[in-house]
Amino acid sequence: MTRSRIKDDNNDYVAYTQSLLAEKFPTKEAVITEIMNLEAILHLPKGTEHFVSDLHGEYGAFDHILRNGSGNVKQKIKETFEGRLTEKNLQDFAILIYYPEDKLDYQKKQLKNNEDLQQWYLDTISHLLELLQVVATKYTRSKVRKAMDPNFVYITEELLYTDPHELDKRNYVDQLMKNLVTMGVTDEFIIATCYTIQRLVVDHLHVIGDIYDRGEHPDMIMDKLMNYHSVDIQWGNHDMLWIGAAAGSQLCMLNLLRICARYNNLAIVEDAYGISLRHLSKFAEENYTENPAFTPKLVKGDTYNFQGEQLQLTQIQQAVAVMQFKLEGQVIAREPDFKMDEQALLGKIDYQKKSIQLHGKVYLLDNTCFKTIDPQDPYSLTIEEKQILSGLTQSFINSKALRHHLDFLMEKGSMYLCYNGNLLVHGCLPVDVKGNFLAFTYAGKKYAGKELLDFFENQVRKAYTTPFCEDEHPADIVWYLWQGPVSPLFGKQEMTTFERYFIKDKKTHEEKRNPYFALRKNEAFCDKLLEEFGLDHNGHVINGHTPVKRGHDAIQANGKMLVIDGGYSKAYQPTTGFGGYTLLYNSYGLQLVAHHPFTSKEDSIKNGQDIISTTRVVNNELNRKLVADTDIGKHLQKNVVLLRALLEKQKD
Ligand SMILES: O=P(O)(O)OC[C@H]1O[C@](O)(COP(=O)(O)O)[C@@H](O)[C@@H]1O
Ligand SMILES: [Mn+2]
Repeated sequence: MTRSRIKDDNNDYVAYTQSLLAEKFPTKEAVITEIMNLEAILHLPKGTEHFVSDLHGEYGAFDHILRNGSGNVKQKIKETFEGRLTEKNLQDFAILIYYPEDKLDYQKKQLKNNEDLQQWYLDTISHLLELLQVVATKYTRSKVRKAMDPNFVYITEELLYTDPHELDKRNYVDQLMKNLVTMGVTDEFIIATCYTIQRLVVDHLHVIGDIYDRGEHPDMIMDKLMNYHSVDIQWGNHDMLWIGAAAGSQLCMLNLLRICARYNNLAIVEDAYGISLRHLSKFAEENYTENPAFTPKLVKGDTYNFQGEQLQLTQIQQAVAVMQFKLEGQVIAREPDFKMDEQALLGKIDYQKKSIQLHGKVYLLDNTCFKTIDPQDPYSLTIEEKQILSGLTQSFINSKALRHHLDFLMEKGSMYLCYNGNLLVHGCLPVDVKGNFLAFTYAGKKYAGKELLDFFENQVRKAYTTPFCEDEHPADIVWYLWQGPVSPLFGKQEMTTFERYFIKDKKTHEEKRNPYFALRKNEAFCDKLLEEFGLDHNGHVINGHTPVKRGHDAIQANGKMLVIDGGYSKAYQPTTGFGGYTLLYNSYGLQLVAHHPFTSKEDSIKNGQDIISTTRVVNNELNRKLVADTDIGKHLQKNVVLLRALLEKQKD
């Protein structure tokens, strides 16, 4: 585009926006009011951003962290009441704000004496109002109002903005409080106020990928996100499996089914998304048997629902894995641009000797289950496998409940996001050992760096909107994002699923990481990443994806790189040794929060247990950041300029 064209477009945009504004604010007074309103907002402190990642279906832990704002609610309580309330009362008050309904029930059972209970109500309401006042100071009245339960807006505002210390007003406030009690809505009021506080403590949530797989309830996480006031999502490699399955990729679907069987989570497919696995289960039962390599991974405290479930899951996992390896061969053959020939493995097997040749070396295969494989044509599916797959594919494409969740994942999600100067990506930017962006060539065109991510994003959107057609396979690329060597979401050379099932030698299980993960410790490399996305060197790169072990630093490259795999995945906690990291970015700067593993909601309420978290400051802003310093603030500033111009016009 030429310079003058850009200028013309820009002028058109200005004229267009100005005409919209003129319609919205038709009088001089209306324009002046709006300018004053915007100028005031620009001077408020920046809202708090909350970053979480790798939720992996762990609804309980995620829900808890949302409710406590990664420790931010407790922090506000401490700042407001320390010295006035005992440690136990501070903690009890915090639990009330996280789980108001349950805590109220518990409290009522505890305080049998009516007078004690009445006193508790009065104290609690006055503490809640005090805290609400503190957390509301960052926002305009109109934003605070939007955060309130519509049923209690009037009374909350009266209580919030009236000073009870003014003698004339005390009677009025007392009367309002009494009314709450006499009308029998104290509980509702307390509950509503607790949720308003939760909501105001975090202004915006970023989910840096991998909502799905391994844990029990990604569906409930999706519901929760869909009801959250402000959120964006960066897609993770596991999320791609579900998007791919809904877009008709059988390979994505097989991978997710295999993972569900492996982690004893098939209920999510059947119960939450209404997809019947009866045919698959029957086929697996008829063709596969006990096999130690396919024993499901149970997390601590998890049990089987019925006798024989373990065997059933083992059989399903094998049936699905074999179909997966067959289809990998087919997709790799029809997509030469993927350059993954080395990873079509069934053709490299000597079926008589039960061995495979990998990278020039022969390995014996253990625990094989190749009954349905034709050695002459190893990638072909049997008739029954084909039938099962086509039935399942249709079910995944047509599941309304799944679409409902994935539509949201598409709408709020993207491959990466630049937000308030930071770059958010689940995995990495694939590079060579020198840090040069690796190119992926597709249909004769090369893509690298930011362009690569943009390319993949377009392809994912295309595949999602055109599910499954006979000859074209737009969703193949979605599968590539799961395990392709130049996938920014995977970030490894190859996935060794087959090797981990069938080969003893652990060396073959290694998945070599892209050089990005070593280079990201280096500040200059991070600056290069930020530049690639048009961001300045004050920004940070924020990744998820790689579980950070206890003792390994989540803050790298002199604070420029932050790796916050939430470590929610219970299955991975024995490896990481703790409950993972989240991140907060408020007007004072960035803080990394380390969490202990979450036990349960019941434990929190009964024993006052919180997820103990420790906060580490990543950086402290020299000057407190204001809305004016944020992306939204910049947008508002542009509007102020346009409104001022409009005002000039109106004066003429
Ligand atoms: O531990 P599991 O469930 O067998 O999964 C291992 C696989 O998961 C992956 O780590 C991908 O999942 P993550 O994105 O959670 O890391 C693969 O690289 C690996 O092959
Ligand atoms: Mn991941």
